[in-house]
Amino acid sequence: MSMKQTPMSPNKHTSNGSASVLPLENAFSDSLAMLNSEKAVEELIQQPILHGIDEHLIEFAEALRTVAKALRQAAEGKASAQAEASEWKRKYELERTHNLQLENKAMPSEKHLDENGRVVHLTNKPLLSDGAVEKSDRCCGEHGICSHQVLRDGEHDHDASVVPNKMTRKASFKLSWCCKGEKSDQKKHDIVSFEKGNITTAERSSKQISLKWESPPQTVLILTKPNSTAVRILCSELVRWLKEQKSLNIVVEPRVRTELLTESSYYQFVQTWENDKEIMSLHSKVDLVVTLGGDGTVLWAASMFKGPVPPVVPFSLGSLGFMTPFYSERYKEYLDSILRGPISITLRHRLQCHVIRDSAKSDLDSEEPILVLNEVTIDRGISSFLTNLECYCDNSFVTCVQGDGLILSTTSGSTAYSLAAGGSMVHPQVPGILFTPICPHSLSFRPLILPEYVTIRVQVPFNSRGHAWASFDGKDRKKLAPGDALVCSMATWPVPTACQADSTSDFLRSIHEGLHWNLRKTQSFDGPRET
Ligand SMILES: NC(=O)c1ccc[n+]([C@@H]2O[C@H](COP(=O)([O-])OP(=O)(O)OC[C@H]3O[C@@H](n4cnc5c(N)ncnc54)[C@H](O)[C@@H]3O)[C@@H](O)[C@H]2O)c1
Ligand SMILES: Nc1ncnc2c1ncn2[C@@H]1O[C@H](COP(=O)(O)OP(=O)(O)OP(=O)(O)O)[C@@H](O)[C@H]1O
Repeated sequence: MSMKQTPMSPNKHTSNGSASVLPLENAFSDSLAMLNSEKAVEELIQQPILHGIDEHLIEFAEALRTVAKALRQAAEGKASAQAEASEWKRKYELERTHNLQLENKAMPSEKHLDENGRVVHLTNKPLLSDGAVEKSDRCCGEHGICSHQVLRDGEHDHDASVVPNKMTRKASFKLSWCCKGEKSDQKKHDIVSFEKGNITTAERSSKQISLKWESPPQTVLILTKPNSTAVRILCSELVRWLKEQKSLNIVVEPRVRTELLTESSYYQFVQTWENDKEIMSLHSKVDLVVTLGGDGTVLWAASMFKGPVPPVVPFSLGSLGFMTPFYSERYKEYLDSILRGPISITLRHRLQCHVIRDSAKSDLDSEEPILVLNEVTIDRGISSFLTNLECYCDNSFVTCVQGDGLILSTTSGSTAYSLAAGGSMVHPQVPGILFTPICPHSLSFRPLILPEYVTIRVQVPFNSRGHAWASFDGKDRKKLAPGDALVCSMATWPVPTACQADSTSDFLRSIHEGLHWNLRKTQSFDGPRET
């Protein structure tokens, strides 16, 4: 069919109701015949009805007219589809001829350096009349990596044995890494590599972290669980040993200094602080923190550092010790090795929490941020009403929690309250935020684990029947009134805790010994067997 042919219009009836048919070519002769028969039927119907003609004849003529009309519409549809197909075919032929002409004119490839200084071979392409490079070939290196750019990197255009570019090239695509609206080249290299257009996982980014002293540690801060005789005895022994054997400066809490001095005036050398300002500058003076207690003492130590945290060596003097892998009775042996280094470290991520009151003008107008090592809990407190919490993740609605509350936990905290509420246990080195409901009044509310880069907002809606309460590592309860919100994201400053063996062995040992995880008597061999 010729491309110049005008496609048939769908409805060409004249004012008297008869169809005016456009001339058609051979392909439509069938359709023409149908239209003619429709015309004949129309004419028949237009003739004055003779008195006495059987009404059945009129009905029959009506039916014929309906059939003819349907046939005509089908023929028109077919004609229009064929016209469209021919138009596409014509465009394709034109494009193909154009491409062949361009390929014949193509010049040898040209090299240039990409943004990373690598040699990139760009096949020369014709310029558009205004001198701009054809859009499809423009490199988008500014925004990420383009697959076609990488594919050509290292291609040997001069090698005649290589199958022509057009056949070997894979579909072009671009990868870009964005972090809160910015691209992050760091992540691009850490997570995946991107070679020859294939995406592969790069070397594991979170290997065991090792700390090596560049100069010997000089100052140790010792934090102890209060009201424990065992801890007090160990503390005075440890202070003496660190001073006499290791010549270290010792810093303790004011309470502990008083206890030591009550014991003996020998401990005059022990330093302490007098106000919060001095606590704020501790991180710049302390090389190592030693904790004597349980997990709660590690949480306490973390809470003293609102910014960077020195390495923490947690000795176990509690009933459970998920974060305290060092046996207190072997403190000399462990500290000897730690002060020499290198130390295996678990970098424990913390969450940064902001309470934003309803009266705040913006999210920047928040109360002092609170850092948590385990979790922030938003619950119903003493209220007997269900909590009603609207949760958003990076401004996307997550869900509405109706139940006793919600736990936003770090992976270190995954073995604490979140575990008791049905959350999964997660290796502390996994970067993520656990979203665990507390007694949800819904059968389908399963806990979630969200990536570490999200910001979570928990809003107490205006129509909430009661207040909600936020608590931070089980402490500092804050009341959240309707309209108030809690915003939570991963903090910049993690807590580096020393490992006894390595991060994974310590974690597995803690869940085996602390929780007796999956402890079950092994089935005896003595019984029924598969034959
Ligand atoms: N139902 C529960 O399991 C429940 C309820 C409230 C608080 N808690 C947890 O208690 C923590 C505060 O601890 P605390 O010692 O100051 O209070 P605490 O003295 O009441 O001790 C709570 C228990 O939680 C354990 N714990 C703390 N952190 C842990 C962790 N990361 N992994 C495994 N167990 C951990 C402690 O060893 C302790 O046995 C909170 O952060 C919260 O996770 C748990
Ligand atoms: N230096 C400190 N000053 C004030 N409170 C502290 C200090 N160290 C620990 N605590 C608090 O004491 C409580 C108990 O501490 P921790 O968990 O270390 O001991 P524990 O309860 O005996 O251990 P476990 O739970 O393993 O039996 C926690 O609530 C913790 O916050």
